[in-house]
Amino acid sequence: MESKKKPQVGVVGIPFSLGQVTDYGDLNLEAVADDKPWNKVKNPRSVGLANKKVAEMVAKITKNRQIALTLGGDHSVAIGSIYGHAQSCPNLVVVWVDAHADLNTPLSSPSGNIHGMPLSFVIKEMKKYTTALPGFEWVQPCLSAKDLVFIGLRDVDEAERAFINELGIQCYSMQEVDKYGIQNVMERALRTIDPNGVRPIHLSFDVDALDPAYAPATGTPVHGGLTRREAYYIAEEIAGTGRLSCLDTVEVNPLLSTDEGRQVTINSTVDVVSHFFGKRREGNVSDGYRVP
Ligand SMILES: N[C@@H](CC/C=C/[B-](O)(O)O)C(=O)O
Ligand SMILES: [Mn+2]
Ligand SMILES: [Mn+2]
Ligand SMILES: [Mn+2]
Repeated sequence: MESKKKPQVGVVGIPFSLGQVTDYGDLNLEAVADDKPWNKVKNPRSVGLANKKVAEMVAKITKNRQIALTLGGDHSVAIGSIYGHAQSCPNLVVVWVDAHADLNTPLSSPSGNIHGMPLSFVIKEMKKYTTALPGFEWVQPCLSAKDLVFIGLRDVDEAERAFINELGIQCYSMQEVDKYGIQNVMERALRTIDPNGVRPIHLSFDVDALDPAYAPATGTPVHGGLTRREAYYIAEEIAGTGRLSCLDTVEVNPLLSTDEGRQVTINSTVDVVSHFFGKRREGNVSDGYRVP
């Protein structure tokens, strides 16, 4: 999905293949003519229309009881993927793995980039702090703040921190990852949002959650991020629940790095995603395999 939420174009999907997947293809996302900024929010109608298409596709896939893998594109795509997912799984929980909270509203955003705002469109308790945006008339908030957890934060705007405090959103920044370790963070995170271990999981993975050493080709890299090992651990724990229902993988931007940086980023991303889909560092044995 071509990125329309910020001047840098080129945030594209990642070419890779996985076992038994149904490739639903690229969404045909055309820009809306005369898409004037709203305040400083760029391309609202184009991003809104694109997300409406994402929502319809994710709703269709998850209604088929398939895991919807949404390859961004930038993180604004999570507006459509979470809304669409909630149409078939209204009791979903969201695990947001990111250096950023992406909780700005069109009024609080310092940049006007919608990739910094997706959660403000879908969290019910954010309604009183935000405003309607042309192109997003179709979105209804569908997620309760108590059903969301952040992991990996290290670049949070003041308004976002105030919203997190106000809404009491569970948050494991890199400080907590360092303090408790990723094993403890995952245990606490899942126990709090899904104590009975029964709810469908929407995992929204922004590759800038990884340390830039592992994912340099991204729009907003921030030092001091997750190692690949920590990301594998998150992925293996989520896969181990058997309740992953939707995975967003966003913000790979091949245009923003050297050839080597691009390859490093794609390798890290493909590897982490394959762990979300069951690859384990201890090794895997496929069904029907018999020792020789
Ligand atoms: N908070 C900043 C940065 C947003 C970063 C978005 B990302 O997490 O999707 O990369 C903003 O609102 O502009
Ligand atoms: Mn993000
Ligand atoms: Mn980010
Ligand atoms: Mn971004």
